[in-house]
Amino acid sequence: MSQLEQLRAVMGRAGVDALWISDAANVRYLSGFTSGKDGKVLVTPQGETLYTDARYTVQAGQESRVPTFIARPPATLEHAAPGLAGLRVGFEAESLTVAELEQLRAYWPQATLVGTAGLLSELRMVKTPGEVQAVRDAQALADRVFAQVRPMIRAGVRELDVALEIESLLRRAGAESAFEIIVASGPRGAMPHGVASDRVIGDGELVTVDMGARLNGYNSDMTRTVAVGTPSPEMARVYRAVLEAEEAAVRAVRPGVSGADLDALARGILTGHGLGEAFAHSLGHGVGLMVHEGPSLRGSSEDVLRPGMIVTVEPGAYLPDVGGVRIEDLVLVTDDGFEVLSRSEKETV
Ligand SMILES: CSCC[C@H](N)C(=O)N1CCC[C@H]1C(=O)N[C@@H](C)C(=O)O
Repeated sequence: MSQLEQLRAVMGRAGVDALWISDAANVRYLSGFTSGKDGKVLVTPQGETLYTDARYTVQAGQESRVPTFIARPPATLEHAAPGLAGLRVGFEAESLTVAELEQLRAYWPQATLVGTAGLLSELRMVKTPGEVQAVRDAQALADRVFAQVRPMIRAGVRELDVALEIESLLRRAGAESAFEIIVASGPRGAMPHGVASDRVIGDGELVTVDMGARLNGYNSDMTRTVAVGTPSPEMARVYRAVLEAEEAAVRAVRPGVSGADLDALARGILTGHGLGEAFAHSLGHGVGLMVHEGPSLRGSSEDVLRPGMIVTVEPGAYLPDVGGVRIEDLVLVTDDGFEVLSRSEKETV
């Protein structure tokens, strides 16, 4: 089934006849138009239309898999109105402003507008073979960049310079950073989202580097914690505990296992090492057009893994004023288990 056919089935279950898609990643996913933030897709019983403006006439002509109508709102809404009379029209409640909703109400008075959530996220969780290849390519590039940068992570170097080098190598390769690069050394390692600062890395410290490439619209995500010199016995113990939890959780990835169970597995191991409280976030998340997307590997998640999903497995332990460790792999769920897409070496500490 094509992505649009699957979406129509999902729309049927949600009780909507048409869907106004405003989330940039969803616009791209359905149409192929890479400037999704400047486009909308309308799916009706008659067909699909990409709406974008004249800045993108050529680009949309080259990229879009669905017919395109070039206009700006409200002309776009006027164009759509006759086909929507009497229909239940869904909109993406999480990516429409109140002003935009009021505009839809004003221009589509004969439609019944219905807020929806997660219709496309459900589909996007399972990647097509082309999407798997795109994430694989992004991760392969991130692995190459990490190998190039690894030798510069040493005492006397600023976190910022490590991040800049990663960013520059990614850009030169035609990609960009998937998110603001995290380089957290020494005590800054206690911040799970400790983006690179001007701190100078010291001898005997652990340094957490969390990076991803965005290539052809698809993201990768990987973390390595590296040792500069010899870390303290306490941090070496924390490192080994996180590595044990990470490897066990990766080995447990397979179709049918739930995100909550994987999270519990890793959390249980860290708790056994007295580090349960120090694991301050979820075990992982899906990766694709967005760095954070479904499925969720957290205690409250109801997501169950299926072949074609791509998830991170990233336990961590964070000790305020002392330091932290996170180790993260990017993992593809296969028909009978898993494949680790991130290949960068892990330290033996
Ligand atoms: C801002 S993108 C960060 C990418 C990173 N690999 C990542 O996803 N992290 C870093 C530590 C926690 C984890 C995260 O943000 N997890 C989210 C999904 C959560 O709410 O736990």
